[in-house]
Amino acid sequence: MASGRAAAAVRGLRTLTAALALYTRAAPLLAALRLVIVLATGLAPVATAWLTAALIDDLTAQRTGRVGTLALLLAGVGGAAALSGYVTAFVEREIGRRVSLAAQERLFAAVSRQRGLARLEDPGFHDRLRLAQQVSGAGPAALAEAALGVVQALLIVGGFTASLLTLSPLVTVLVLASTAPALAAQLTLVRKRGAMVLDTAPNLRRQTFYTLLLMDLRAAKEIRLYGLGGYFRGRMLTELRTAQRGESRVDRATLLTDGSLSLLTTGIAAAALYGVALRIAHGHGTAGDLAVLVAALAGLQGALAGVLAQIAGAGQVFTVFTHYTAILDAPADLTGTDAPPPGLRDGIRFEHVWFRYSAAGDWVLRDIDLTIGAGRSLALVGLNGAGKSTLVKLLCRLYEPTRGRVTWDGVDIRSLDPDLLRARIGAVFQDFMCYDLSAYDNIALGGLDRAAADPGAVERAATRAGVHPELAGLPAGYDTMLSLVFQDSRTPRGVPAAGRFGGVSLSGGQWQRVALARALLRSDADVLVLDEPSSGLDAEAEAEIHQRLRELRSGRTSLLISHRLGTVRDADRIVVLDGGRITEAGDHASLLAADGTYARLFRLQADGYRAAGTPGAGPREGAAPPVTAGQQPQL
Ligand SMILES: Nc1ncnc2c1ncn2[C@@H]1O[C@H](COP(=O)(O)OP(=O)(O)OP(=O)(O)O)[C@@H](O)[C@H]1O
Repeated sequence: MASGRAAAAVRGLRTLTAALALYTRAAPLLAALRLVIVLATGLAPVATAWLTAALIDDLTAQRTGRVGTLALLLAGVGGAAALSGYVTAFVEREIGRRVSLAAQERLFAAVSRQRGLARLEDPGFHDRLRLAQQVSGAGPAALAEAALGVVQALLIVGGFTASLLTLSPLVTVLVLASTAPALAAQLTLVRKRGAMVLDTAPNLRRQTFYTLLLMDLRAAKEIRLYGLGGYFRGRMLTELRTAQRGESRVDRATLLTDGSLSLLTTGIAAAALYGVALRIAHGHGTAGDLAVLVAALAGLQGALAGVLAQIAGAGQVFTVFTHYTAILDAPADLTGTDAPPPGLRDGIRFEHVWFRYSAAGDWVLRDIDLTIGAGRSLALVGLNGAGKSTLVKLLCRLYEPTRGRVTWDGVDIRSLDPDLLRARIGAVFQDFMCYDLSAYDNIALGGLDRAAADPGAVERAATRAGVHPELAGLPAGYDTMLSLVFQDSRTPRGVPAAGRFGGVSLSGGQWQRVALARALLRSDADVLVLDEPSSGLDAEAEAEIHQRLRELRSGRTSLLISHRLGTVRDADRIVVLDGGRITEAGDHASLLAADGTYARLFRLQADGYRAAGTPGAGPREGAAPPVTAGQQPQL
């Protein structure tokens, strides 16, 4: 228990140190200026109280010698305090901007350090990331400001405690003693609020998801067609209401606590005023003493309340900020030496690889033993959910095998740097990205260095993917934004586009070719991975692309996944996956001769074409043109 508290205290101290380090490093000079202002404004109220008392006493005793000086000093302190307010507002905002920049830079550098997918798929990590992202904007500066606020308030407390002690030690003790229960109550509230923030994080994450869905252009078609607007709005509001119920519970507890504490302080102040006023009335003390008492009581209670409010306010930020530091401290999920893998000479091997996405989940790959020889083409086929894409993700080291290993020329890829390994792979994933960027950018993302070094590389990749004519014909050519959300563009090369123009959207097949061009930009990649590279293409385009891919793949190591068996028939080796196991392997002819699953699926597809081609069975008027060899309907 005690060690748990000690560990929490150490964690707390580290969190606070991290926030202060961010604050001071992001703007060292401004932070120093802020500290000077804090010290000055911390001492100003006590100075004002004593100057006022001295002035009142001199005036009531009709001592005129230093009245002018005291009045000027009083005005000077007041003026400096007022000016410091404006300077503080500016300095706080300026530091806030710089700290926010530095904090976000560090947060997303830490996120990029997680180079696999498993951690990103963990909902707990996501909740933590969302909170960290929220707090990284204003959080570190708010924490540092709270710490400075506490310093300032403690200076005021010190000054007024000394002042009050000279007037009434009993009142001083009472006022100070009343802060103990207040502090305990505030700390309890801080803990409650911290727990509430974590409890409601999943609700708020789901609420954000529904909100984004309702605003998403890509989701808009289905939402309208299926009339889902009200349904998602309802779900969004349910999540928000649940989160708000948690907040409201803590707000009620806060009101109760703060209300009771304020009654306590009012009672103490009333008793102190009553006692001292009577004493002065009976000739013990001066009117100046009363002025100091009123200022000291108000100042001390105000400052103590300020300390507590700072603790309460900062407490919530503090709890959330622990998630920020946790993400920054999280070790990288994948390790490996920095030595780049050598160019592939022998091949890639899956050695008795077993894989499941979570310890509680089913096996997705079971005892996969597979070699992709260097310079050879391998095709993976199988029904939906057989594990084909998962195998590709293991090859790219987006996940690690649960058992067994994947080797690159005999070296376990776990010992290689994931980024350097991936740099040797060009891939089109089944769920490729459509970036709301220019056409040029959409392709250049496949190799930013290459695109920058070789101005013609993007267009050549687009030509090889068969999408150059379409992109060149766009309103601003390759500089056209492929987005309906962001409409005007600056070219990726930093040159303003000629005139402003609306963004455009491509067809599904055109997007697929842009994704292919992105992969082909890595023309020197050792391995080309194509997961359903032509599912969205029309028959003519597919034939053309596959002819190009055949040329590209020849002499290159490639892994092709396709449900259209006609497109894989010329692969050097075809592997059939079923339920995560390899059930058949061989070339097209041997698999047909074996008359297993591949032969059955191939015949099923071929029969579909024959049926469409027989008189009476089609083709229908307006149907797709007759397909050429290699064009098959999907499984
Ligand atoms: N990120 C994930 N987390 C948990 N399970 C997953 C994940 N991705 C895939 N799966 C599961 O793994 C199994 C294999 O999926 P995979 O995408 O590898 O199949 P596939 O053969 O590529 O299918 P398809 O032909 O439909 O693309 C499926 O049961 C799927 O539900």
